[in-house]
Amino acid sequence: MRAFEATQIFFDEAAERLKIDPAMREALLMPDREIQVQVSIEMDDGKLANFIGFRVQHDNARGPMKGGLRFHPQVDLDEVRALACLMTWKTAVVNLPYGGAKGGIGVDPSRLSQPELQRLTRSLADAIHDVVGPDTDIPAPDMGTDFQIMSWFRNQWEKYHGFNPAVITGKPVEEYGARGREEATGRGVGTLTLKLTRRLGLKPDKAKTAIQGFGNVGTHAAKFLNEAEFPIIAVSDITGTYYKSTGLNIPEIMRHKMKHPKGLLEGYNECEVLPVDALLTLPDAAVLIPAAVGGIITEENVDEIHAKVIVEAANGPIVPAADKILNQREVHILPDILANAGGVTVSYFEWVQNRQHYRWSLDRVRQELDHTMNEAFETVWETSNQHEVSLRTAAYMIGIARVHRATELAGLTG
Ligand SMILES: NC(=O)C1=CN([C@@H]2O[C@H](COP(=O)(O)OP(=O)(O)OC[C@H]3O[C@@H](n4cnc5c(N)ncnc54)[C@H](OP(=O)(O)O)[C@@H]3O)[C@@H](O)[C@H]2O)C=CC1
Ligand SMILES: O=C(O)CCC(=O)C(=O)O
Repeated sequence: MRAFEATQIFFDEAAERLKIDPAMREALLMPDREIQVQVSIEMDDGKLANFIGFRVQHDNARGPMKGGLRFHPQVDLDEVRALACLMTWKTAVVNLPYGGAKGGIGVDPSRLSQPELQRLTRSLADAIHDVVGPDTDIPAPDMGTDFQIMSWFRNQWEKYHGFNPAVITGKPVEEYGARGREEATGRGVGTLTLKLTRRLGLKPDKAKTAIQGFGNVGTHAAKFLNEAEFPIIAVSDITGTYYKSTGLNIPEIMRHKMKHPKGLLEGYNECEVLPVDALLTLPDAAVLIPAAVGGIITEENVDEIHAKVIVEAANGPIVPAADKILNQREVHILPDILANAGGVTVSYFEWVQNRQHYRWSLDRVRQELDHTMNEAFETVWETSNQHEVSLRTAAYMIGIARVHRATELAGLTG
């Protein structure tokens, strides 16, 4: 199943409960604008390389559109469309004054040198600079992109439009970035994992946890949960699953990753090394945190998943058919549009600071992030109980209802 179709299934279930009529549903679901661009660069060896870039602007009823840029080989229009749509409900669930967008390039960034990556980013900015801006559509980091890429993008955009750091978030802290943006998604995931497990009566020291993906989100979630005394029994990246039934030494494994020339877990041998996909089906993991790509829990592997709690740090990790089975088995799933909203929340704080030419302390960022995440969690939890629906359907209902209301207030009724 394609990614957008999966998103649509989750959308339909909530829209049905909200009794939104078919024409309005279509208006809410259909992206406002989809842009596909050619991104060609000269490689270090002098050869020409061609890539395809995308920006999908899904909805702006609640404010400027917001969403990351992904550099990954699987990026295509369907995936970006699905991710843009998720951003619309996500910004609404945490009540930010934004709509949703997403962009990316179908490329494996690990195969490019830094100068090639810089040329690629600047070329993307050349191609889409006129459709993004601080009041229209504000990009940010996602898989395969980081603060350096945000900095190149901003610099290139400003060549056309002049100084305005609020055009992009996730920038380096010393160049108008927000303190705490880098850790924000993982911190939000950690905060809500702690909250949900407590609510379910699962003590941290009994909540053996497995985290798939050890990039920005996975590492910060691991750090937070390790400090909260969760035994992190497994982490993974594309080189394998690193497993220890009594709990990994997270600070040590993070030092290993920092020292590895490509930032990988490869070569860490203070634990068992299993195949990449083994992480998902570990019999002793009570909590599973997918923090890598989408569509990894499917009808094929769902029966082998033993976790009682799944926290979707990644966007779209569970396909609808598997979601249904997990719900029937009463597995508690904290959905992506709530679980990983910490990143876009601190992106909002960055944008606010840029516009006010003012800097917040890390303590203030953390405090306001924790407050936003806790408040959104409580609203979703209450809606889930009130309507006797899953946390995912509850989160979609809240997000869709808010966007629907803004659409109606703007004059589009139905
Ligand atoms: N960055 C952010 O602020 C936000 C990110 N997200 C979502 O979180 C997820 C991760 O993003 P982020 O941490 O930024 O991305 P990164 O690029 O920083 O890290 C991705 C990690 O996933 C690993 N990985 C990729 N494929 C697999 C696989 N099949 N099995 C195991 N590991 C794999 C990568 O391994 P390797 O390094 O070996 O390639 C890497 O460790 C994405 O779904 C993203 O959309 C959501 C909200 C905000
Ligand atoms: O920080 C942002 O603006 C967006 C992050 C993002 O792409 C996401 O939440 O999936």
